Parts: sequence; C-alpha cells; structure tokens
Amino acid sequence: MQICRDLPSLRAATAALRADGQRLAIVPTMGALHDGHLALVAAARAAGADAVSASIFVNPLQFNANEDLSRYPRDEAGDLAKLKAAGCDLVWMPPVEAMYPPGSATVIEVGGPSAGWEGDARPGHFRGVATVCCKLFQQSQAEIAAFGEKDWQQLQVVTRMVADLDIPIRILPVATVREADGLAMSSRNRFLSAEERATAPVLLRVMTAAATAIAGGAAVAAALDDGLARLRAAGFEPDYLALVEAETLKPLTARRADGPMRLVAAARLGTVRLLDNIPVG
Ligand SMILES: Nc1ncnc2c1ncn2[C@@H]1O[C@H](COP(=O)(O)OP(=O)(O)OP(=O)(O)O)[C@@H](O)[C@H]1O
Ligand SMILES: CC(C)(CO)[C@@H](O)C(=O)[O-]
Ligand code: BAL
Repeated sequence: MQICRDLPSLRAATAALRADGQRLAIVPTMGALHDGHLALVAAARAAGADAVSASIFVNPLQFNANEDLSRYPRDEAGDLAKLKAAGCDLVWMPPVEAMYPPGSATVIEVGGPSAGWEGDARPGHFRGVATVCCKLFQQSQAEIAAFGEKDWQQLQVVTRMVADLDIPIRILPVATVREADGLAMSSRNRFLSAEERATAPVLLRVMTAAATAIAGGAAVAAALDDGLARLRAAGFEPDYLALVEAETLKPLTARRADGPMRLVAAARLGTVRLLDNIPVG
C-alpha cells in the first residue's frame, strides 16, 4: 500500500496505475476509521475498481467556528493498518498546506440539497465538503468515488455537484453499516459515555417506528411529533426529525407517490451529535 503525502507523489502513483489500465476508485474519509469506512473500500472494489485509494484528511473548511476541529479523533497508525488489511492500494494523506496552499481562493457552493438540515445546523459545512471533494476527485483522477449513505445529505450534495460540474466520476452510494444494536457506526461514537451509548440505539428505533407509521398511512406531522417526543423522553436533544424527498432533501408534509422518501434525523446525546436516515415505504 502506497502512502502519498504530497501532490507530486500522488500524481506519479495514480499516473502509474492508470498507465497500467487500472480503474481507480477513491474513498474520501477524515480518518479514525471503523468498519463503515472499510465497507466503502470493499464496495468500491466490488463496483469494478482495480485499485482503491483512500484519502485521510480532516478538512478544516467544513468545520465552522463553533466546532472543535482539534477534538476530531485522529489515529494515523491504526487507520493505515486497517486500510492495508482491507486491501487498499493507496492512501492520500496531505497536510493542510498541500490541500489549501496560501492564496487558495476558490470554493464550491452547491445549492439544492445543501439547503436545510445539516446545512442549517452547520453553516458553511457543505461548501467545505463540496470544495474538498471536488479537489480530491481532481487529485485522485478516480473513476469511482464511494460515499456512505449514513451522511445522506452529503451524498446528495456531492452527487449534485458532480452532475452540475460534469465531473467524470461515478458516485457510489454505500449502505450504512451499523453496530449489532442498530447504532450507525461513526467516528464520533467513541465520545459517548457508557450510559449514552446504551441510549443511542433508541434513535434508530424511534425513526423506524415513525417510518413504519408514515408508510402505513399515519399523518406525517403526528408521526414526527411523536418521534421527537420519544427522543426527548429518552434523553436526546433532537435538532430535527423530518420526512424529505430523498434526492432534493426538500421537506414533505405528506407522503409522496412520485419518488423515494427518506426520514432524516440529527439528535444530540450529551456532547455527541448523532446523525441517521432511513428509507420510507
Ligand atoms: N456507518 C457508516 N456506514 C457507511 N458509511 C459510513 C459510515 N460512517 C461513515 N461512513 C462514510 O465514510 C465516509 C467518511 O466519513 P467520516 O470520515 O466523516 O466518518 P464518520 O464516522 O461519519 O465520522 P463523523 O463521526 O465525523 O461523522 C463518508 O462517506 C461517510 O458517509
Ligand atoms: C467526504 C469527506 C471526507 C469530506 O471531507 C467528509 O465530509 C466525510 O468524512 O464524510
Ligand atoms: N461525516 C461527515 C463529516 C463531518 O461530520 O464533518
């Protein structure tokens, strides 16, 4: 497994792979890897990539002033060992100055699915995500990029950007990997106390109940209000629990028959903000 920390070495490595006729995939991450990330590596391979690269870059541009970038978990040695065991061929781990050299002045602003939800909770977040993903796609010259459905809105934002900017890469969505009790794996789960960890799976249970009720014909507002009340009773501070159009993230006040729907949620448990989403119907 090759490790590249500067752009010239990444270019040389990817050029050699491409000269060999290999189809490249990229798995963008911020490190502190778990089985959800490794599922992206496996999915990229299964989708036809001959060589899979992963990027590890904690992107300052997607954290706003209220978010503690320095608290983001980091485990370089552990991450490299996991990627190697998962059969990753190349790891791109640039320092911040290599990604954003002095004088950098271009950002990507995606409209549409960036609006609302995480876009409201984390102003500027999707601008940072879109900008770094666009750069990662250019840098890696990959044909496939794997993204987890766990970050549903991010997946839609990146898909929209690639379509709008005619970027020749296929976005590969990968199903959310969960712990045995249903909690979506996330690097931030390690900050849950034992008590919070025991409560955390209630989020998926409440979402599943709401999705089942809505699919069965219950009034959307009542099902969502009931879910929010159940989350508060369990000790969560919910940011939102909403029914949306799956691709645009537009809120729905009633079931739609003309396309897929998704239930999206974000809720704080102590200092940790949990995100999840499931299909409806
Ligand atoms: N449980 C999961 N199942 C599938 N994909 C996942 C899962 N968790 C993260 N991913 C995906 O891995 C990629 C990198 O995500 P990231 O490094 O932010 O991990 P994370 O665990 O979501 O971290 P955070 O705690 O910051 O949300 C994204 O495409 C994300 O959707
Ligand atoms: C896609 C990503 C790696 C961009 O920094 C990040 O938002 C993430 O880890 O989901
Ligand atoms: N997993 C999405 C990246 C972030 O939380 O900043």
